[in-house]
Amino acid sequence: MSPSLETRGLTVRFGGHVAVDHVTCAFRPGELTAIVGPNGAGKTTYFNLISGQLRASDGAVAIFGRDVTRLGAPERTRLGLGRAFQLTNLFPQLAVAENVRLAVQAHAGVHYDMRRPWRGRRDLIDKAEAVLGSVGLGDRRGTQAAALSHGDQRKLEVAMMMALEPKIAMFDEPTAGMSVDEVPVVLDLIARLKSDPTRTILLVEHKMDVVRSLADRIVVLVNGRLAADGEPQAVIASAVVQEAYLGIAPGKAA
Ligand SMILES: Nc1ncnc2c1ncn2[C@@H]1O[C@H](COP(=O)(O)OP(=O)(O)OP(=O)(O)O)[C@@H](O)[C@H]1O
Repeated sequence: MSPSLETRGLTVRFGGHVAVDHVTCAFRPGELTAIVGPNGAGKTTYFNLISGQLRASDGAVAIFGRDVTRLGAPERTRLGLGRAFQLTNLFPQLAVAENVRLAVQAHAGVHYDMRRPWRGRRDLIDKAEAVLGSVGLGDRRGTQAAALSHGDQRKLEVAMMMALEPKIAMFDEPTAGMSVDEVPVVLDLIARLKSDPTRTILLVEHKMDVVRSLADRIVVLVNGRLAADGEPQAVIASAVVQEAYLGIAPGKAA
């Protein structure tokens, strides 16, 4: 199957520091790839280069075969790329239901129209309700997003991502800061997104148990370079991962 997303020689320099160093990698539909590596390895920067938050110093990014290296983040979103940011996707002053509704509207391409109110779009209301229910936030629909717990905000963020139905979904540490009992809900949602064989998922994750439970493939970045790439068991057992995690997250890689 041809790749949905590709980076070729992707590089970014901050002054003299090469944060992402000639990373060539292809991602395919139906595949969930976990991107792991020690702190400062360049994982988030690699995500920023893919989503268009950051411009590459060198190399290229392609989405469904189209070179998007010079396109901004909104254009990449229109081509099917979706990224769950750490909380920055939310409209904090709006209620939970309003946040989901905006995402559903955005996906449907419906703009606010006085003559055709939201109440008239049963299909969109149903979709927003279904998304809210699936993340377990149905009873918080009237709550301002800013007033939600951290865990519920992350769930709302995933709900909005689901409403946008991206063909390529990117998650940067989706369970960061969550309590132990909140983690399974988000993992279940990602697993559900993954059940669509046309979807490509990229996940930056430190927790090896999360990686193990979700990933079809692991890519390891060390010092901005691609250090390993392959099937989870083999990569986790490899010297590069053992070395990269040794002393940084003892026990997590075991
Ligand atoms: N805008 C920037 N300007 C200068 N240096 C930056 C910038 N963004 C990232 N860096 C540097 O690039 C390197 C990679 O950072 P990055 O956040 O991508 O690592 P990471 O693998 O995501 O780390 P972590 O696991 O801690 O989140 C770091 O040395 C970081 O300090």
